[in-house]
Amino acid sequence: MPAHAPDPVPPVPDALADPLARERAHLTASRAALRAMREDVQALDIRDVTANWVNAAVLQAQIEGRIKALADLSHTPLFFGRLDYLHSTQEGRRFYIGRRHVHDADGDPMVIDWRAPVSQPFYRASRKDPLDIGLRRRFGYTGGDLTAYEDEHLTDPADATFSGSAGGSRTSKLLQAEIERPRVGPMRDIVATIQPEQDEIVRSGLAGTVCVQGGPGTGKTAVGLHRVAYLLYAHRDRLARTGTLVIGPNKSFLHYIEQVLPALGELEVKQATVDDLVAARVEIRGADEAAAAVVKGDARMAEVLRRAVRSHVTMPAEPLMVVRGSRRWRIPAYELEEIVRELLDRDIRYGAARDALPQRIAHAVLVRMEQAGEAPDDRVQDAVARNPAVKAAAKALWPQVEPAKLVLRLLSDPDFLAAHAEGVLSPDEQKTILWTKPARGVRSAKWSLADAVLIDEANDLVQRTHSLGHVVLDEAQDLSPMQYRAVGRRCTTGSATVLGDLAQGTTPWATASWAEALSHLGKPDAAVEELTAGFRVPREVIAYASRLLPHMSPGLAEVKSVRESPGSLSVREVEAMDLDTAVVAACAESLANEGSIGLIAADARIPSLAEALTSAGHSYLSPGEETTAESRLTLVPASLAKGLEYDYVVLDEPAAVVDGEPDERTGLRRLYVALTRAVSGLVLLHAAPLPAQLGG
Ligand SMILES: Nc1ncnc2c1ncn2[C@@H]1O[C@H](COP(=O)(O)OP(=O)(O)OP(=O)(O)O)[C@@H](O)[C@H]1O
Repeated sequence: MPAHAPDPVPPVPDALADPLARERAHLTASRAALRAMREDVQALDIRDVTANWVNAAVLQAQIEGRIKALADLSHTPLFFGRLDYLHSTQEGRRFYIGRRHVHDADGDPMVIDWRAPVSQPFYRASRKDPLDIGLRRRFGYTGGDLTAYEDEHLTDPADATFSGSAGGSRTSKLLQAEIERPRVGPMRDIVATIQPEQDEIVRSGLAGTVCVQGGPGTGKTAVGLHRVAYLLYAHRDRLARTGTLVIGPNKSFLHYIEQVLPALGELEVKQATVDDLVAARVEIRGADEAAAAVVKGDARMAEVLRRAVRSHVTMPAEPLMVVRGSRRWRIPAYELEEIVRELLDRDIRYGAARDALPQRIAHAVLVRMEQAGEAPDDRVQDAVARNPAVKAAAKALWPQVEPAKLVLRLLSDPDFLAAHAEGVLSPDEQKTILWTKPARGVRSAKWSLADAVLIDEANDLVQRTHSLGHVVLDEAQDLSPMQYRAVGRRCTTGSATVLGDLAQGTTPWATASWAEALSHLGKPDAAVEELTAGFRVPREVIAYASRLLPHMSPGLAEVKSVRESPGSLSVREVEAMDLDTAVVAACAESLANEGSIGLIAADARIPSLAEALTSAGHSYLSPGEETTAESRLTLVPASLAKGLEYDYVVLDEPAAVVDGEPDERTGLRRLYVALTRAVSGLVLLHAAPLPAQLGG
């Protein structure tokens, strides 16, 4: 059956009169077509077309990549939706929407990539604005089998199905089933059920930076990853050249999301933490007190570093003599000074100016030669620039700066710091960041992560950092201004997707306003969008967690869950001596359900709970380790819970989660994160009184 049946739909054999049977037949035919596409690539013989072995190897690698991309994964449905347009478009009228493009032997499409323009109404069309769609059909699968479909006749007033929008009054059963499908393994893609307000962000243009504020489980991570996949489809060549990067808060989070893009056919996107980006230059062996980290992460440090780097430039005290053959050329000190000042005034990197200086001096010599009646050409200027006297003068005026050494000196030498932090950091702030025991050298220094960010900034002052085409920054609310700058310089000529939730900020320097964060990122004009529909957490649970909002992030809107799930919250009080046993029992109870279980507890409680689980015979995983059908329980320190989710969560002693943080606001935010990780059920156990803010 062709992908777009001409109008009217051709007669079908009796056996296929049942609509579900017809759709299954299209699935079977599409799979066969995909197999044929794969076989075609496998059969390619490149021996005659490649002149040398290098080309052959490159081509062979491309072919292997293509073969991999064309694999038919039996557990991922080849298509998940169908659109029947009211009028024929150039490409046809009926389209099956899937993760990748599949065509038949004639080249006619059987399945259309979800990112293609004709697929867009699948995500955006509504009764109010049907976008020329008569029928939108969503398919339901059990295992790899197509078992159900759900129709919306968008232009038929008699059809009273759900609106299809997350904010609509009724949520699609297939969407609900998709969200509640038990979780085993890493994060899944959401291509089949992207909601209209999410799709607007996913398909926003490559030129602009988008910032998404959204409460827990509103799909920020999912949207960010799908946006990269979309951008790679729409701007493949450009992004292949410039590169894309997804930045997440820690390794376990990156591990959790790492399969989403490959499942969408995108294998080339790099992933890193901010720490990975900056820590390449020095070995991290130290840690800062919060007060020092706050000052080191403050954007004012950029000015201190800028001054410190430029302080290496000296003004000439003497003229320069250049001897060429029998002649001597003299450049007076004031003229050298003019050259140096002009370079300082220009908006170029310290290192670029340093490279330019010998040529500038040589130019001054050439002007003198011309004045004396000579006719020197460019080659003479190059030769003068290489003249030992010119080189030596340039080196003395504009010496090399080694970024790590510079930061080492700032943190070890009170006078050097004071000279450059004057009027920028208070004397107390300077004292806060100075090392009590000055380091002897770059190698032996106990660098902290905040120091590495400073070195990265210093490095960029000397030498421009390479910019990528697009960067996705997840859990952005925890970055310091200096970290935003570090990310920003990796997309100066590209764009970014910034994702976060101000209410989940748990660092001492957590973002207070997106406008400010975006200016540190160097993208002050970015659009800030808000996602308010919650997909992960059921209504009862999010309502409970949201009691904390007025106490820790007043003014932020409560997430509106798309799912009602009665009985999803259970709060149990037990005697202190029984807590561990009760927690283990709650885990065992949750394990009776399908899907993943997260036991979340204050970091300090982890060893005791680990022991209790082990002695009760329960094995458990650490965050980032993949859940499997056999191993479904993860023991999660509250400090690592951010961004993760489990079908069922057992939360141990909320008061300990709050007390584990240096201040109450951070403690409540940490608790808010822990309370919002569950998809289907949350059991909360406490022996100590619950934090007062949860009461009522
Ligand atoms: N349109 C959708 N269809 C199906 N599932 C969705 C949709 N949007 C989000 N989800 C699911 O909701 C869950 C939460 O999504 P995600 O982790 O992206 O949220 P988040 O906003 O990043 O949350 P957090 O702030 O807690 O990190 C995931 O399981 C995701 O697959």
